[in-house]
Amino acid sequence: MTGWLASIANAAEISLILPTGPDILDLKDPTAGALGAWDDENIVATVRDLANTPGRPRLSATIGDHPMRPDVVIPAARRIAATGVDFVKIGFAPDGAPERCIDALAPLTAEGAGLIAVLFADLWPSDPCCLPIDRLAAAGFRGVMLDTAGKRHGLRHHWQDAQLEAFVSCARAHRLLAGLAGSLRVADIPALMALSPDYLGFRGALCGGERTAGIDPQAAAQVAAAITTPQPRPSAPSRS
Ligand SMILES: O=C[C@H](O)COP(=O)(O)O
Repeated sequence: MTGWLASIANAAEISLILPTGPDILDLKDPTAGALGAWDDENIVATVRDLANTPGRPRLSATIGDHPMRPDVVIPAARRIAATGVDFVKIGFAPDGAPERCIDALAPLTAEGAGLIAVLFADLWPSDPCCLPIDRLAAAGFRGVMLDTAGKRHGLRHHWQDAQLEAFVSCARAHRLLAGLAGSLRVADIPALMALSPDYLGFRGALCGGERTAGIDPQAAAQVAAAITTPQPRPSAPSRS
C-alpha cells in the first residue's frame, strides 16, 4: 500500500489538509527551498496540538538546508528529533561529506530517532547503485526519499521510471521505507504507484501547481483521490 505525504507551510494549513487524509504531515517552509525548516517552537506546538487527534497522520519535519558537515548536521537533526516528530528529514547532497554525516548520525538513530534521508534526484547520479543507501541502512535510518532540489522539473524528468523502480527495490532490499517526491502531479500518480513506493510526497500539486501558494483543498482532494483509487493490475501475459 502506498501512502502519501503532504508538506504544509504553517499550522493554518492543517485544517485544510486533514480532511483529505494524508498519511504523513510534513512540516516544511516552501518559501525557503526544498528543505525549508519550520521554527522549532512551531513544530513543538503542532506535535502537542495533534497529539490527541484520533487517527492523526504521522509528522515529519526537515532540519533545513545545511552544508554537509557533521558539526552542523548532527546538532540540527538532534534539535528537530527533540521536538517529538515521528520522522526527521535530512537532505544529503553529493558535495561535501555526506557519508561522514550519515555515519555520524548512527548514535541518534540508536536513541530511537526516525531519520529519513532526502536525496535529490537532480543532484545525485540517476542510478541507485551510486546512492549511499547501504550506508543509510547501516546507520539505522528508517527511510530514504528521492526528491528534487529544483522545482522547475518534476522527478520523472530527471529519472526514468525504471530507475525509480530500481531505487524503490534497493531501498526495500535494505529494509528502508522508500519515498518519491519532486513536483509530482496528479498525472504522475498511477505510474509511480505501480512502482510500489511506501510514500509519494507532494507540495506543489496540493497548491494547484505553485508550491508557495497556500493549500488548495480541491487540488489536495484530487491528489488524495488519485492515491486511493485502486490501480488496475497489470494484465497477465496471454498464452498462445
Ligand atoms: O517532501 C515532499 C515535498 O515537499 C514535495 O514538494 P513538491 O511537490 O513541491 O516538489
